[in-house]
Amino acid sequence: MEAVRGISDQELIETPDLSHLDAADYDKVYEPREDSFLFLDALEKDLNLIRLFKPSICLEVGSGSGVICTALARFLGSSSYVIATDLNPFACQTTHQTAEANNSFVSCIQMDLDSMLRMNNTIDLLLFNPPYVVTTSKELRQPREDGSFLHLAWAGGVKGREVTDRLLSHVGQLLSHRSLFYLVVIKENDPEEICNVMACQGFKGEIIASRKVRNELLSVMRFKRGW
Ligand SMILES: C[S@@+](CC[C@H](N)C(=O)[O-])C[C@H]1O[C@@H](n2cnc3c(N)ncnc32)[C@H](O)[C@@H]1O
Repeated sequence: MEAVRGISDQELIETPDLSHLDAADYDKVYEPREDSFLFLDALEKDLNLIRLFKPSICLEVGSGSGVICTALARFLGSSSYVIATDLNPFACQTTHQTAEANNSFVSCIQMDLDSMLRMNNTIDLLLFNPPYVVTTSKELRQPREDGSFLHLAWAGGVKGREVTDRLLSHVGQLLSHRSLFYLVVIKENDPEEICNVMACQGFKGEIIASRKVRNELLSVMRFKRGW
């Protein structure tokens, strides 16, 4: 798994051990792939910033296998509380297993985005690798006959932005006055427009990592407020 991550000579964020998961788990939960690894690489570039910032409460929305929030929880140790959410109940279970298998603690709760959290202006660091693929709105909302939640991992609706936009609409209320927010996007999501939406809530955004994967230009955006 390390082999697909970028090579860096600076401080590393360790890819969590996922050997407790097998193919049957990945029939139910998003298997980490290029977007997840680009996300880890982007966080790795920012480790010094994150270390100096010392976030008290971190939230990952859509944690899937738990690979990202576990890496963060391991890096931050017990000085930070890491919460995660996912709409997919198997993802919540898997996130707990991944954290435990890596001697870390993440509290993962099943919900839509952050809808059950009442944490106004308390999240210091937010992470989201959303379902960003352009699909019809119908495809996004249609429940699968087999009860699978997997399509929720990638189907993003119009512009691939329907799920992301619902979070962006109130992210300014969720995040602390001094905060960081990392978001995975593709070109079709219109990163420039996202920057403008975020600017209205006082965030300065920029792309901190990009990679072309097959036909997709994947990027990680970082937003800062109060710096
Ligand atoms: C692209 S996957 C990313 C998984 C993991 N964070 C990673 O990087 O490997 C998106 C995740 O978001 C979850 N998700 C989709 N829509 C959601 C929603 N409305 N609320 C919470 N989680 C959602 C999916 O179930 C999936 O686990």
